[in-house]
Amino acid sequence: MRLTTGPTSAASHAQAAKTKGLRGVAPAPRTVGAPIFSGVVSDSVQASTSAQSSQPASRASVRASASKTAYPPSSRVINTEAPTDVEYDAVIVGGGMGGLATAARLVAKGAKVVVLEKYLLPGGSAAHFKREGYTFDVGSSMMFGMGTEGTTNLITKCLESVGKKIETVPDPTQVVYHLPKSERFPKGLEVAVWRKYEEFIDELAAKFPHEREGIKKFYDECWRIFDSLNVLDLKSLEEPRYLLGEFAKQPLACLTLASFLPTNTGDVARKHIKDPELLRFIDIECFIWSTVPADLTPMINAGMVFCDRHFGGINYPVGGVGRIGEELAAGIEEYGGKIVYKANVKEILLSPQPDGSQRATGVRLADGRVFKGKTVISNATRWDTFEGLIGKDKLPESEQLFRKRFKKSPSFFSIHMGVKAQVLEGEKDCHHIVLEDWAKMEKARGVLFVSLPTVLDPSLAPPGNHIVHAFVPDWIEDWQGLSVEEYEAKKEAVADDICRRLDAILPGLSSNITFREVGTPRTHRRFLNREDGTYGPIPSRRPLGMLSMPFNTTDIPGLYCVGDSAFPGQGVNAVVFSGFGCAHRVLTDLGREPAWPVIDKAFGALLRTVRNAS
Ligand SMILES: NC(=O)c1ccc[n+]([C@@H]2O[C@H](COP(=O)([O-])OP(=O)(O)OC[C@H]3O[C@@H](n4cnc5c(N)ncnc54)[C@H](O)[C@@H]3O)[C@@H](O)[C@H]2O)c1
Ligand SMILES: CC(C)=CCC/C(C)=C/C=C/C(C)=C/C=C/C(C)=C/C=C/C=C(C)/C=C/C=C(C)/C=C/C=C(\C)CCC=C(C)C
Repeated sequence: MRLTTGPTSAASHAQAAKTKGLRGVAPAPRTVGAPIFSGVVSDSVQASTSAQSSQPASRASVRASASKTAYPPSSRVINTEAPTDVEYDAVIVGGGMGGLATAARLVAKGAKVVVLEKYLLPGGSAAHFKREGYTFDVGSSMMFGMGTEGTTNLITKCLESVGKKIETVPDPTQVVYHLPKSERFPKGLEVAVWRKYEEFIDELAAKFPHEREGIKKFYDECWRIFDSLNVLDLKSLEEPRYLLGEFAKQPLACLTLASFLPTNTGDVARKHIKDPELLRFIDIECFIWSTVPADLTPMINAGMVFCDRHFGGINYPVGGVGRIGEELAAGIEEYGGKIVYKANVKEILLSPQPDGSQRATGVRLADGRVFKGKTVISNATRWDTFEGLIGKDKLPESEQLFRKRFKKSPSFFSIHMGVKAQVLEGEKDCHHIVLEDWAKMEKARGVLFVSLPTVLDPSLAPPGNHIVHAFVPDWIEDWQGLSVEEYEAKKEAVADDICRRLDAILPGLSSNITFREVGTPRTHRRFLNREDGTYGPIPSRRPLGMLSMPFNTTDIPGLYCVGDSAFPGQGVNAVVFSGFGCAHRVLTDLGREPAWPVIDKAFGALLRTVRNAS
């Protein structure tokens, strides 16, 4: 095993690949260790807050022992209190990366903020949890936005705004694809996305030499977007004074971005690329982060993802992905913000205004406490915010439109595993994608995602062991209506099947597992409080690029949304961007940032009209 310190050469990778590659399926795996419910916090907390328990009572003792080793470490102070007799500038529902980014930007400008998090620790789906000496990332370990240059390194910038910095390890590749066999690729198509752009283009063009020109042209268009984004001071696109300021400073960049706003990636790809197998490759390049193919993926997001991986690179935070949320939370508190854990928000409170409208003025927790705020910001999904915290009967028109245009993305079935070190011997790449049949790309459990964070940070596993985190998109419907026994048996069967698939790229994995914990879409729903365990909205029809995606303001005055159900969508760097935008818009509305009120109002109305019509 190699400790990665920088990009490797294509030659050295090719050598390593010879020892890996797609191979025959190994014998059925042996499950070692009791597979327990995948959660990140002691069940005593969740039990009181979730009505939809999916756990068998017989596992209680196993869970109880697991929760002893779970976060937080004993030294960490967990706040469960904050004053309720004051009016905050912002009450934030949820301390995922979207909520924390908003809070960090707000407290940095002196705003009085309280973050109410249902859980025991910050970070939401980008948190981590501890079991038997392992530190597991809840979600994927692939971090964009942690570079040091430009303006799109939003995680770095967010940490800086509250005086924090995190050490990272550079990933030599973004991902290695292990794709289906075909006439042209009888052993399967294997492509590594190298940190160095030219190495990636050379590798892909070597597989599709007749499309070298088209490949370059397609990815060059992505760079046009990225280079435009990477010179802007990224803030709220709902604030005209800022927008015009950026336009005056960077007219070409703004016009380039404006021209791509209504564009989808599939259209641009087909302009330059004709080979159907290569177009399928572009589809999976999109699918692995947008959970939809290129035709449904906004081109601006593709520009961000396909270039930041080479510009800032993929960088792993030392100590695990959860360190980002922990550092942000510490910084927010150092800047005077309050974070309250075990705070389950049950209702967003609306108060009638003289003009007859209803304004969001605070929230009520499950334990009855009320927090009042000049603004309320929800980091819960749009479905949980409006149907869950406000009420189905009060759904504003724009939200009804949103529900027609977007549907819930799939959740995930995930296995967090400890394995003997020999399984990953010689492995250098943290992220792999396995797909055996193109027809299954969008199907439940079709694409297999694999993260191996200990190849970058061995301290996450006990000596002599590695972490393998494998996950597949999955829908909650398939996990409902089962008895406890059926649910447990199905979890085991699906996990065994995934381990068999993993044996193809990590020979011997199934027989060298030292720890295994399985989570289903029900687990994601329960522990992350996300309806159906969804990871945000996906278009239900071909979208007009990003034009119909809602920003941070809502039709309810005083209420804002942040996170993956706001522009620009899923991904940690994406939700951090939505936090930057949200904080800027809220500060403007609170009179803490300069504004042009009349133009502001007119621009807001114009944006609504464009969004509703697009
Ligand atoms: N490697 C990666 O790229 C990676 C890894 C992890 C997560 N992600 C991304 O992160 C995105 C999600 O981030 P996010 O910030 O939008 O959401 P999130 O789900 O991560 O965080 C939301 C937080 O709000 C809390 N919450 C929800 N309802 C609540 C309530 N009623 N009361 C109190 N707290 C409540 C939840 O407990 C959670 O901590 C996903 O789209 C995913 O793509 C990406
Ligand atoms: C004024 C005028 C004229 C005009 C105006 C125009 C303009 C200025 C515009 C602008 C725009 C903008 C700014 C935009 C922005 C955007 C952004 C920032 C975006 C971002 C994005 C990001 C993203 C999407 C990301 C994502 C990511 C993700 C999701 C990831 C994921 C991952 C995973 C899942 C992993 C995988 C794994 C394995 C492989 C294992």
